[in-house]
Amino acid sequence: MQFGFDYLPYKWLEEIINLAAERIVVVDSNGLIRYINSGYCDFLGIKAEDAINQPVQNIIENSRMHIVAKSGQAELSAIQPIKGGEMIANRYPLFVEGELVGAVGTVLFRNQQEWWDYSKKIQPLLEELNYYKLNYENGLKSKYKFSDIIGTSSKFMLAKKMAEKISVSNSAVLLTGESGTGKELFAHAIHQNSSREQFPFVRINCASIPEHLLESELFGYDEGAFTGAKKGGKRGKFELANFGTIFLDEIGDMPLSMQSKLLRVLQEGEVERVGGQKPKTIDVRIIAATHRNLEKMIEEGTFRQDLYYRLNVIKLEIPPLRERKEDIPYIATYLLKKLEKKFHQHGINLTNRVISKLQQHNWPGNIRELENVLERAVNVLEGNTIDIVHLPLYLRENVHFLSEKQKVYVDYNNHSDSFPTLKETLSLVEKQAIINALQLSNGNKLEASKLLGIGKTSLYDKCKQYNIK
Ligand SMILES: Nc1ncnc2c1ncn2[C@@H]1O[C@H](COP(=O)(O)OP(=O)(O)OP(=O)(O)O)[C@@H](O)[C@H]1O
Repeated sequence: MQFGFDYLPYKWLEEIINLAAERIVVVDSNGLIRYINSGYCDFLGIKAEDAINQPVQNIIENSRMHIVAKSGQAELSAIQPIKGGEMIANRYPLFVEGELVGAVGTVLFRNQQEWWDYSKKIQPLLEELNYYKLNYENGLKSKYKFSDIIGTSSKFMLAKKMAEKISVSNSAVLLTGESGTGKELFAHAIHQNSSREQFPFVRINCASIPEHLLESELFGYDEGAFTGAKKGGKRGKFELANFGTIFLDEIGDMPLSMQSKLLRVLQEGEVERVGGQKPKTIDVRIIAATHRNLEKMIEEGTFRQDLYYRLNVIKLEIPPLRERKEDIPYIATYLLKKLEKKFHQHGINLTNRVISKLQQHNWPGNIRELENVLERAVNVLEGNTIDIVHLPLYLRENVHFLSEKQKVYVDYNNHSDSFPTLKETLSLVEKQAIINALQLSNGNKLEASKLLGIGKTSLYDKCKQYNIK
């Protein structure tokens, strides 16, 4: 004896389905739509007759109904982007008398208003989640290629060519060079150009992590390893970098106790989590970098010689900027392009005077310092051309009043009646010199007084005397 639907008129049935599931679609085992209710059609802006017998993926964005109709695996509370928003979809395989005949899908929300209400609440959370996901994924990817490393001077090309050549090998690399020379950039590019590129690039700054956290950061820990240890434990950077590359930045700052532990990992190719029982085999390429003189540190007993040998299989020395001044115009142009993007500007250029000024400086902070100098200039710039006046004081200080803006002119036209006296001429020169100095220091009176070689109070008095605001 049959129960249930036999006693229901067909029209009722349809209404019950509409009430039970505001949007419903049924596909057969080939993924062809066999039924779609009016709520779903309204939402999609289509007519049922245009959807029937069509492959579901052609009618509904990001549908997976055809997959469920084949796999027999339900997908519940799945997020499905439709019409620019995220919907919640339930997809059930449809078994009739034990045979998989298709799938039934429902999508949450009865009407546009309900959807908007939900969307307002959930959308920012989803965006936040995507943001963190992206950041996390990007954090494990190399960000620079060799083409992002600018410079054609012979010394630099030697280092760059060598780096490209050795990127395909698996040997450890030690990058040395002053701070800001681009060691990190090289590490990224080496990984990016290697067969490990598809696997993570994990950077760790050995100087910035407190000594007591370094071990668990590098090797991870097991659940219950110490009070406050996360449930389920935590993977260390070495585990994260498996099959990829680990970049140990500022290796010269690694404490001696950690150096021994690191050496063991490099020798044995295994890591053991803090509080862990079993070591885990890992396959990681090591790139280390430092601005310190490791040989000297070995002599002083602050860096382990055996670790040095392990890390120093291939040594790459990145020359400081002062030894490749011919690269400065190209690097500056490249950095300005990056700054243009950041500041939503375009067409920023440098005068020849600025370029030669930049080439006179000895750049103790290397390219990082050059980046800062240019960013400051872009900040104070009016118009598109960076001139001496836009450079920081320490770069301008030895300027010998060469630029047009800095020259002192005396306008005799204002004295057409009579030739000015020497006193009057000197006053005009003094006034003009003060105006120039103030322009040069962007109105900073202390800087201007230093430029003029007079005291700040004296400058204030003279500004008052000449009515300079
Ligand atoms: N050849 C280059 N071309 C373009 N940009 C560069 C170049 N070298 C360095 N930079 C830029 O200069 C900045 C400093 O570079 P990076 O961080 O790689 O230096 P570093 O040698 O690792 O410094 P530190 O020793 O202080 O960690 C970065 O913003 C980088 O993008």
